[in-house]
Amino acid sequence: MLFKVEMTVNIPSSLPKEQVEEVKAKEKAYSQRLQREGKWPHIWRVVGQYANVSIFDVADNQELHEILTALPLYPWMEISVQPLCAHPSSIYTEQTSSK
Ligand SMILES: O=C(O)C[C@H]1C=CC(=O)O1
Repeated sequence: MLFKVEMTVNIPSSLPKEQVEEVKAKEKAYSQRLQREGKWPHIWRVVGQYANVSIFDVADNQELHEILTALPLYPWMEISVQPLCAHPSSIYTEQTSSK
């Protein structure tokens, strides 16, 4: 199942700089592992914001929930999720509906 996920990060300025760098390094490693596994095929920076738009390719809602709640930056993120299906005009996806 494909999902569009938007993540906005708000790290409080009170968090010690060393802790912030440690969490960001863990986040990068975690994200890159999931990208290599094919579960996180797209991640794009939103211009001018500490935010990303991502596409996840996972088995179901439960798997996505587990992946997102395990993000090292999760405690400081606002996350929105939208499930996706094939677009009828796409030349890349199989057609199951004309709508
Ligand atoms: O920077 C971000 O957008 C937040 C987060 C998502 C992946 C990652 O490495 O950091």
